[in-house]
Parts: sequence; C-alpha cells; structure tokens
Amino acid sequence: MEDLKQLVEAVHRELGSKLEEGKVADYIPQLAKVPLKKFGIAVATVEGDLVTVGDAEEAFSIQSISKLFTLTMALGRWGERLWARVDREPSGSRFNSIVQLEHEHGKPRNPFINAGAIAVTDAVLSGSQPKEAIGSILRFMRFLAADDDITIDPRVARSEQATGHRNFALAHFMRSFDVIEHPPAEVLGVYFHQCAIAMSCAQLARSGLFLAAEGRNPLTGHRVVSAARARRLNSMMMMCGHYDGAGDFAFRVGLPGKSGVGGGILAIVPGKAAVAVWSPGLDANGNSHVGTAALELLARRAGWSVFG
Ligand SMILES: NC(=O)CC[C@H](N)C(=O)O
Repeated sequence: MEDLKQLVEAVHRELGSKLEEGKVADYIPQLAKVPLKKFGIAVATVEGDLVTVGDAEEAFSIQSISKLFTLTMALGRWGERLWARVDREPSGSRFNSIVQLEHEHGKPRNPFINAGAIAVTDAVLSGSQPKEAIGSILRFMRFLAADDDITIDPRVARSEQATGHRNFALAHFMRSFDVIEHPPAEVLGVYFHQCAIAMSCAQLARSGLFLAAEGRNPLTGHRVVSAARARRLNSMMMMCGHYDGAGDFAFRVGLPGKSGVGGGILAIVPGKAAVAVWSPGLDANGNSHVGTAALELLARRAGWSVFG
C-alpha cells in the first residue's frame, strides 16, 4: 500500500509538466471551460485500499466512460440479444464517425463509439420514460461507487444538447434503419445526461472495481455481473475503449480502458485494481494525453500489463 502510494505520487509528479500539451474538448462549450492543469489519479485495489493523488477527489464530466456502465445495464436487461443491435468489433475510426454506419446498414461497429452507445442507450430506455432511464443510470452509478453524492451536471447536458448535431445525425440515421426504436430526441436526452454524470477519480475507480474482481464489487460484496460478463466487458474495453487510439493504448498501457472527452480514463487491472485518471487535455483521438501517459508509466512500473 505504501509502495503503491509512492508509485502513484511519482507518476503524478513526473507528468505534471506535460499538462499543457493536450487540448480540452471545446466542441462541448461547457467542457472548454475546464482548466488544463487539473490532474488526478486514483487506484482502488481488490483488497479494499484506495490511493489518491492530485485532483482525484474532484468531480469531472465522465462523458464516454458512462458508455461502459450503460452497456453493463443493457446487457443485464437484454443479454445476448443486445448484439443484434450493435456489433463488437474495433472501429478504427473516430468516436463520432458517420461514414462507417452507412456501409454497415445502420448497425454500429461497437458499443463505445457514439453511434453504438446511442443504440445501447436506446436499449436501456426501452419500456420507460427518458426521466426514469436517466434516474436508473444515475442510481446504478451510485450503487457501483457506493456513494449517493454522485450527480449529473445539468449545464454539461444542456451544452451538449444545444451543440450535439453530429449525435443527432447519427441517431436519425440509425432510426431510419430501425436500429433504434425511440425518437432520436428522447434517446439523446438520456445519452447527453449519462455523459454529463460528474464523478471523481476516486468514485470512478471504486465503480470499476467489479471488473477487476470477476464481476463482484469487493467493497460492498454485491455481485454486479457474472465473471464471464466481466471478462467480456474488459475485452470490449481493450478492443474499442479508445476508438481509433485503442491499438496504441493496448500497445502502451496493456490494460482494458475506457476514455471520455472530459479527460477521464478508467482502466482495469484484472484480479488487482481499478485505476481512474483525469487530465482534461486530449490527444488527436480525443483521449486524455497525460492520462494515457500516466497509465502507461504506472502499468509499466507496477508490472500490470495483461500481456505479461
Ligand atoms: N468520447 C466522448 O467522450 C464523447 C462523448 C460526448 N458526449 C459525445 O457524444 O460527443
């Protein structure tokens, strides 16, 4: 535990000078206001320890990291039938790409690109009103993190609602193929709110711990998913969690991970820990620049790569 704390502190210290290198996600105006110098790391271990450094207790917009949790919910509800709506192959294209969808007749390549995540949210929405679906996603996050203080930032949701034309295009296109069943405005209302969930690195690391512990949250004892499903969610994160940067992330870090344009990344060390990092400066693929570098250093020094 002391060693881990020292390791995480050293990584935080060593990368502090690189925070200005990335670029905040300015296509969502509310996210453009977040200072580049924010930097936090939290490691939650399956033994129940939590190590935090820097801004690890400050809430930020989890954005696409939420896609991992809505996928978990949708699989719980629809099981294998979910794969009729969305594929599970790496995309090799940007997170908000449109071209691939037409080639593939409206069926998104995977649940983590925007199109796939919108299709997954449509599956979560099934049978309920948008408000209820937003409530159940938020409750799921509070349950996973064992923390009732987690909230949604309405300014971020509104900001994206007002500017998310590309997501509207994706949703309408999928609706034309009957890949989504609800009106695009309703699905996106839910999607923008799930992306606007605000969580700290500490809360995110705790929320991801079930994926490091065969589907059971070791802090609360609650079984979240089966061991087989946890394995599959990890494989999805490895192959698709960083969009067209997934190969580079696997190469450099060697862990399943899911990024968000808020600058957060949740990475899983199977059998050992969940790690959340936050640094808002993004690289060209929309993944946290320093966050990736921090996970690379940490995984290398701790010997955590799943590739041995
Ligand atoms: N990669 C991301 O975090 C993208 C999420 C963002 N809400 C969007 O839909 O564009």
